[in-house]
Amino acid sequence: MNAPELLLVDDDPGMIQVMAGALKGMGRIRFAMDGHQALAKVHEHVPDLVLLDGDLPDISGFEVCRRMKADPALADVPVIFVTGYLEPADELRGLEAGASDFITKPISEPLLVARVRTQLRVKALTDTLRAVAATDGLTGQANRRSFDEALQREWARANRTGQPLALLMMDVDHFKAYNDHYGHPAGDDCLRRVADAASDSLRRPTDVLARYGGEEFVVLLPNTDGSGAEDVAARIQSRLRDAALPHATSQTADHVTVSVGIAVYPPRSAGPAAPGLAPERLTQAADEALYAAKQAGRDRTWRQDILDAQPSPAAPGGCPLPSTDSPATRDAQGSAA
Ligand SMILES: Nc1nc2c(ncn2[C@@H]2O[C@H](COP(=O)(O)OP(=O)(O)OP(=O)(O)O)[C@@H](O)[C@H]2O)c(=O)[nH]1
Repeated sequence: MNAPELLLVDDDPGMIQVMAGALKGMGRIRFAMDGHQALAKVHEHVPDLVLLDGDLPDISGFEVCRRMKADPALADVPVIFVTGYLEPADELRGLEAGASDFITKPISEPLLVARVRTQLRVKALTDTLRAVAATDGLTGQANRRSFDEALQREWARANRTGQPLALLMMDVDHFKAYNDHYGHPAGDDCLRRVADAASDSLRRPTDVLARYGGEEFVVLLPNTDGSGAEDVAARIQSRLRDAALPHATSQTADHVTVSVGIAVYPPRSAGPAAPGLAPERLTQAADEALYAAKQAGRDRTWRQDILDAQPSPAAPGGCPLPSTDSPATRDAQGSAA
C-alpha cells in the first residue's frame, strides 16, 4: 500500500514545522499556507488526511472544509481542525462543516500523533470498503453498481464535451450448456477468463469494464466512436479465439465465444442532451444490439447508434458486424436465442 498523504494547512510556518516534525514517518507530507492554496492542493492530488487551521488569512478553514465535503471526490477525506478556538460553539462549527476531529493549540504532539493515526486507520478502512463495494467478487472487475455510476458520470461528460460515448454489451454464448457440461466451478473460471480477455483488450485508463450480471459484461468507452468500439469488440473476440477455451456443447464454435452489442451516443455538440435522451437509452440500445447479434448467429457484433431523441426500434438501425475468421462468419443467419 502507498504511504498515506497528509496535507498540513496553517498560515504559521512554525506550526507547520512542529506538526511535520511530530508526524514524520506517518506518511508523505505536503503543506499549504492559506485556504485557496489548500483547495488547489487537494484538487491537484487527493490527500488521505487534512490538518486544517480554522483561522486562515483568506477564506476560513471552516469554509475550506465545507467546500471539500461538498465535492464527491473529496468528501471522504478526513479533516482534523488544529486551531486556537477553544469554545464548544467553535468545535461544533467545525464538526458541522464535516470535520472528523478537533485539536486545540498549543498542540500536544503525542495527542496529535494518536489522533492522526486513528483517522488514517479509518480512512484506510473506508477506502477498502469502497473498493470492495465497487468490485465483482468473481472476476475482480467493476460491478454493476460501479458501472451505473461510471455511466452517469461519462454521459454527463459526453454532453459537456460533445465527445462520443460508446458502450459494449457482451454475453457468453451458450453459457448454460457450458455450466451443464463442465460444472459451475468451471463456469466461474470461464467467466474469469472472458473478463481477462476483455480487460487485456482495453488500452485507455478511462475505459470501464464491468460485470453487468451473470454471464454478461459491459465496457464503457468514453470519447470513442463506432469504429473505435468495433475495434475493441474485435480485439476481445480475437483474444477469445486465441485463448481457445474448449466449449464442447456450443452450437456456434468448438471454443467459448461471445456476442457483442454496441451502442454509440454521439452528442451533436457540447451542451445538454436532447430532451428524452438519458443514459439508460444507451444501455437499452446496446442490449437491443446484443439481442440482434444473438439472433444473427452469435459470436458476432452488432451496432446501434443513438441518433434521435425519440427511442427507435433496434433492428432497422442495427449494423451487423460478424467477427472475422470465426465459424459463425460463414453462417448465414443463426437461429434465434
Ligand atoms: N458458473 C456460473 N454461471 C453463471 C453465473 N451467472 C450466471 N450463470 C449462468 O449463465 C447461464 C446463462 O444462460 P442463458 O441466459 O440461458 O444463456 P446462454 O445459455 O448463454 O445462451 P445464449 O446467451 O442465448 O447464447 C445460466 O445457466 C446461469 O446459471 C456465474 O456467476 N457462474
